[in-house]
Amino acid sequence: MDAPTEPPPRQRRGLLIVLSSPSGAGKTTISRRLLEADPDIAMSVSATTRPKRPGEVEGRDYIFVDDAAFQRMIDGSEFVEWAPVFGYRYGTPKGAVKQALRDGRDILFDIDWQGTQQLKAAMGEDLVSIFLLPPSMEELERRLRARGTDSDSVISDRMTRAAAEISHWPEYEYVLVNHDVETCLQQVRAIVAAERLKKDRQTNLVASVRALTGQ
Ligand SMILES: Nc1nc2c(ncn2[C@@H]2O[C@H](COP(=O)(O)OP(=O)(O)O)[C@@H](O)[C@H]2O)c(=O)[nH]1
Ligand SMILES: Nc1ncnc2c1ncn2[C@@H]1O[C@H](COP(=O)(O)OP(=O)(O)O)[C@@H](O)[C@H]1O
Repeated sequence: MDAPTEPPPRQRRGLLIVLSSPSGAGKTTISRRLLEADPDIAMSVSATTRPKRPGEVEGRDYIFVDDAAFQRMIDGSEFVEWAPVFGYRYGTPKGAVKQALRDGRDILFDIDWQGTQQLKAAMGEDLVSIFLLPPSMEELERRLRARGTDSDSVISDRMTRAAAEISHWPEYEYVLVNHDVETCLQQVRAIVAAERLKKDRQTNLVASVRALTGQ
């Protein structure tokens, strides 16, 4: 049997892929499918003070913490960004982001527009931002109800805030309508593929072209 070969040296810079949308438009669904389809992408797992929903898994969906623990993380400068959303606090821990980029992986963020702005300011060069729209407000409400994780009052709060969330779409580079999961997933994968190929992200390009032309 051949000796195992070393993986080729990393030849591109890692992407920070941000997916935002109003609650219920499909970020979690698209994120999970993208991660299953592409092992080069790691998920940034946020910390939150929001209570766990049925079916959510600690450490996979969120790191669930109380207010005091969240405050300690802020005081310890453990977040790349954090923001209040729907009366709770949500934040992106620094450690996992650094580790994924060190390991040569892209990293996916399911964060809101406030987090996207902060991440852009902190690490903007390799950020790719995608906003998902629902096909209609009626369909958005239908999806929130179909998910079966929130009470009527939580759903009505999320619907009230949806228009404000949607108003941030112009701040994103790509805007997709999530009519159908498969189509939307293919569109997100096409964006990721094209962004990886941008010349500034291919760290070996100058040397390769020199070798090609013998200069
Ligand atoms: N700024 C920021 N927003 C986050 C973070 N994690 C999640 N969010 C956003 O918080 C909002 C509420 O998330 P969640 O309670 O899971 O509800 P969902 O959008 O209905 O799944 C969504 O817009 C998320 O994108 C984070 O670390 N930072
Ligand atoms: N394109 C789609 N068509 C129909 N239902 C969808 C679609 N995308 C997501 N859903 C469903 O809508 C609900 C909300 O999706 P979710 O991914 O939890 O949204 P978000 O993370 O943006 O809050 C879930 O029940 C999910 O299965």
